Amino acid sequence: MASGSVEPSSAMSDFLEKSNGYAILDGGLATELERHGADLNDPLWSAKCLISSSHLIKRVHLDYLEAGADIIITASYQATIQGFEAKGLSREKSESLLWKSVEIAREARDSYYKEHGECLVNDVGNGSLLNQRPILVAASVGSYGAYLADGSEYDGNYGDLVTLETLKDFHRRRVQVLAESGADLIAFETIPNKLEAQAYAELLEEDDKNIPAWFSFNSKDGVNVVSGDSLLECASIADACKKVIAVGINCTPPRFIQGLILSIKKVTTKPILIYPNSGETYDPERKEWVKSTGISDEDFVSYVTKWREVGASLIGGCCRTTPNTIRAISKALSKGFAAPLQ
Ligand code: MET
Ligand SMILES: [Zn+2]
Repeated sequence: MASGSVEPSSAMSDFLEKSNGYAILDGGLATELERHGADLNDPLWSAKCLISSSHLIKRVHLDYLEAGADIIITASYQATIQGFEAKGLSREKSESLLWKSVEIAREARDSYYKEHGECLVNDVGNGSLLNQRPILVAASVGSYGAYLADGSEYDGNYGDLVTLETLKDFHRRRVQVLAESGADLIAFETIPNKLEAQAYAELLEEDDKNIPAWFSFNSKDGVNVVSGDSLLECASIADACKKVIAVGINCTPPRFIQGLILSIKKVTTKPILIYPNSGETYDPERKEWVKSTGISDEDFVSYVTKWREVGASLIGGCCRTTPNTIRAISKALSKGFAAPLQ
């Protein structure tokens, strides 16, 4: 590696070091937009707001920053060029909406710094994090299953016709655009199977992209990823990819998280991130969250210290968590905790 350049993985370690060894992620974005009245019953889901209500996206990013988030995740989870084109938008317009998702998050960060009188100096890619409260913008990439909006996001079953190349072709341009968008990193979220993790890893290596990324899987049994693929194998793919600076789990019930952290630790020394959902489950047929198993913010937060102790260093929330959840996580972590087990 050329002198002066920084290994992506050490950039995240530097970032964490400057923030007491841990960082707080934001909470659910799409479900929070919905709570503010956005109608996301659409194949584009939260990406619909990029077309019609960017002010609301900025508002929610700001709410998370005010609640204590150090990293905010853009509204590009279900923003795909193919999805926008299916709505009749041009290729150019579709790509500009991807850019816009990052621009909105950066604007929210600027407004936050302005409001709080802090200067904006941070760049995880170059390892120069000089500010006392660095805030990162993570450009979200949801899975192929999220684009299909047919439930395969939560079962990872794409059928035999979908190959590694299909997935790479599907994601390629979108990842290129987001890599050039000014985001600090790419958040590959809710990865449902091994094939898609492999596709992302290979895309990151293509044209030597100058942006780090995290890989976050989802699980519905607390052992494997949702497709049934081995979490250990999935996390090993992330571990082997130089561009990946953190590995973890999102949109998974809180009760499974501790065991999943312990599994991931077996195959990587990279920072572990977790941002569980509220414990409710999404019913793809009814297109709604089923409330019965949900937990309160207090219950969610009662897990946080344990997650930190067993080794998570980036902690936030996913669907149906809110700025209140993030505020409670922030408070719980700032009270101190036992040092992470090695
Ligand atoms: C289905 S998981 C969704 C993750 C995404 N970052 C969101 O909160 O909108
Ligand atoms: Zn989620």
